[in-house]
Amino acid sequence: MGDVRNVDVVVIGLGVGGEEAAGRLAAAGLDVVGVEHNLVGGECPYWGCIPTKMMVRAGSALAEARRIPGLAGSATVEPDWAPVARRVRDEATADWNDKVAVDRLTGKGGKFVRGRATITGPGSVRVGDEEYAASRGLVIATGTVAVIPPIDGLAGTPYWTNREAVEASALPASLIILGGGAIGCEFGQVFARFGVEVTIIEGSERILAMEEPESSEVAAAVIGATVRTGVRATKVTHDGAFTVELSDGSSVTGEKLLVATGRAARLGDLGLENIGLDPSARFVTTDDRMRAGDRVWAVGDVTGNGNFTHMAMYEADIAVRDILGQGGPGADYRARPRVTFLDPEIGAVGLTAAQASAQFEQVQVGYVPLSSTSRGFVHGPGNEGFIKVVADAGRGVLVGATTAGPAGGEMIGALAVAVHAEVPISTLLSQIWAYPTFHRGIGDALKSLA
Ligand SMILES: Cc1cc2nc3c(=O)[nH]c(=O)nc-3n(C[C@H](O)[C@H](O)[C@H](O)COP(=O)(O)OP(=O)(O)OC[C@H]3O[C@@H](n4cnc5c(N)ncnc54)[C@H](O)[C@@H]3O)c2cc1C
Ligand SMILES: NC(=O)c1ccc[n+]([C@@H]2O[C@H](COP(=O)([O-])OP(=O)(O)OC[C@H]3O[C@@H](n4cnc5c(N)ncnc54)[C@H](O)[C@@H]3O)[C@@H](O)[C@H]2O)c1
Repeated sequence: MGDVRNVDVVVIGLGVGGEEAAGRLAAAGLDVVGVEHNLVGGECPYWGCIPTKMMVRAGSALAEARRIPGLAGSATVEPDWAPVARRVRDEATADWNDKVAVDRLTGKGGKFVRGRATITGPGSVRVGDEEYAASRGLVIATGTVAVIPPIDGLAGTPYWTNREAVEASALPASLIILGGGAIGCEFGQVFARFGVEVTIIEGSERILAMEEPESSEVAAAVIGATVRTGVRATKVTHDGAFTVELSDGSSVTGEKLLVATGRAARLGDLGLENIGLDPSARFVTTDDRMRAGDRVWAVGDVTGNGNFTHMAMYEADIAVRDILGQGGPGADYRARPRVTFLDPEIGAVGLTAAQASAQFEQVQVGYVPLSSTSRGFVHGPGNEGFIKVVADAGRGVLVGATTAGPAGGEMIGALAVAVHAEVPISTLLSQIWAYPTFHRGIGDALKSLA
């Protein structure tokens, strides 16, 4: 065992949240050690947001080209995965190399240690033979890993998670996807657009089950895959191809199998018990300053407040301000935005209508199909989508909204402001919305609140 190194802060896990926290604290002059056992940057740049959105961009380009007949002439579309795989490897991930990110941290004055960190006591962290004592405290930012359900036969087969799907240099002829959440839907649409025969198996009654029912309907209509809902996988066999037996007695075969059944924080081997936290908990619970205990902060996916890069950045900012004693607003999750990057994109913020009804006495809903708006009509092919707004009528403010459409992820911005700032609906109704934009449909949806 080496000497104990005294530092100000140890950040455990340098994904989006940890890298942001470590970099900011180091730039502020603190003696910071950041520990990462895999790649600095975490899931988002190497196996998550960035490479998958490059894939989505490619799939959307194919889909738009296929809309040319009837709109603008003719087009021959021949999908080829090679340029997508090349962009993912060379542009998104630098061949899964984190040198740039490591340099970014050390350039701010942070120290970087590659290895798996274990908490050994208050302020104490061990990485291999090294021991660190952090006087200001610890930031836990260890993220999540893919959940692999205990389905008979699944373990030991060469199934994919998002990591293998992102790293694929060639596509299979057919793909079974277990799970119809954001990961299953986004990969499903992209691969289908490149000619893969995709089957999505979703245990609940609808895909994108956490979103509005209308979002699930739009997703199912545009994904281009066979979508099986309300069925569970009971057995998996692999003999070159995969066969998945389902709870209704049927089965599906496919060349590859992608498991996309959610994410879980891996807390068991972190040493949480040594600082009085529960290692068997699903997440690390925090207060509105991201404090998980005395001189312990937690940020990002590990807190369970939403598995999104923008949430990890948001929480890292709050923890950094608290550690530096800078004050400022605490965590407020009312206006949490999210975008499922299908074509059309499905943007959402705050509560669904069902969630709002469970919280407020008087809920009103406004809805407009995008195809009935001027811009939706003009757009023609590819105009699937809708705008839905959810109001707490008692206070006269919006508490949630969904914007599905060609620019759904951008449209939600306006409604995120409304939910975040609790802009009175009367004020929103008097707003001028440019014609003929997609977002003008927000005005129509507001007028239909009832
Ligand atoms: C396929 C996919 C697509 C996604 N698309 C989007 C999107 O479009 N938009 C969006 O907002 N979000 C998206 N996400 C979610 C986003 O990637 C995560 O919310 C984000 O990465 C969370 O950041 P984090 O820092 O909390 O955790 P992570 O990025 O998971 O980083 C945690 C890091 O901690 C390290 N670590 C864990 N334990 C230890 C230890 N004991 N010692 C040292 N290091 C450790 C891990 O190696 C990891 O690098 C997507 C996720 C996936 C899987
Ligand atoms: N665009 C984005 O921002 C984006 C994209 C991808 C992922 N993410 C984040 O990553 C997280 C993980 O995504 P995900 O899609 O894996 O998780 P998820 O929890 O959103 O969806 C998993 C789905 O799998 C289903 N399921 C679970 N076990 C099953 C089984 N045995 N058989 C069939 N279905 C089963 C669940 O009912 C659920 O619908 C999400 O919470 C999301 O926040 C975000």
